[in-house]
Amino acid sequence: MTLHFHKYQGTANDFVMVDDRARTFPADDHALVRRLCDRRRGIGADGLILLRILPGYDFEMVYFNADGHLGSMCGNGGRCTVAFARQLGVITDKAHFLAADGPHEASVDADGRVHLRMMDVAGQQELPDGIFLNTGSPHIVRFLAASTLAEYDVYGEGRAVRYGDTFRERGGTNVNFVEAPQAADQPWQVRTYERGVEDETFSCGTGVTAVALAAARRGAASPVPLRTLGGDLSVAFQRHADGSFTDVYLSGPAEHVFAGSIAL
Ligand SMILES: N[C@H](CCC[C@H](N)C(=O)O)C(=O)O
Repeated sequence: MTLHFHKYQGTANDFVMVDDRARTFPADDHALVRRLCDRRRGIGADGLILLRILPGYDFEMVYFNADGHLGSMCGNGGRCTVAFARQLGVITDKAHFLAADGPHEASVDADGRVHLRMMDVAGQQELPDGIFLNTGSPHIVRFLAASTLAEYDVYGEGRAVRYGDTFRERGGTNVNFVEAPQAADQPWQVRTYERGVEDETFSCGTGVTAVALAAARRGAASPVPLRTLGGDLSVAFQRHADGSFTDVYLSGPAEHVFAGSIAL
């Protein structure tokens, strides 16, 4: 069998995208997904996404981490899936789709930027490891001192939290390290260790969403500008007196890189 695929990236978080409307992709084959995402033996990506038909929605997004296992929500992948659905003609410039954490709405603007509504977030917890939030995927947010992020050991410290006592029982977490802006119009800088990729990635959409909501508690106003290694994102939200957030929108680019085929 030959698999036709597309490669997408959103702020350099990259995905193998498969049109699985015919439901032929062997989704239970974790080793295959892992191989397709392998940067030396396969196509190379942080994750693989299937676009499927689902009654009541424009499409369903099925996201696998690079380790071959089904993941939770992926914010950058969600934006890329919306762009892919538009390329396929499944949608025009608005989408209503289902992902692992529930329904999502999205729109594509004239510049091709995708605005993706993320799930409502009930609150955030102060843990010894940092602030914990679930934005569709679990995230720890740790604020660092000024001018320390560039040299920070994201891999080593991220792994220590991800495999530490607190999260071993909970299935792990993603870990975000943040430097606050020095001036009001500057972005919050973020580097993320990603569960399921088990490495630092260039950007994480649910991660910057978690950072923006944690930053809101430190006085950041919506929309919050964020800078990752792979580019800039923005997160808008409504904050409520009980500490919850609704109308959370992740905005940023989603770009088609190339299409190809590979023998399975
Ligand atoms: N890169 C993704 C996050 C995937 C989450 C995944 N690593 C997990 O929690 O298993 C994003 O843009 O939101």
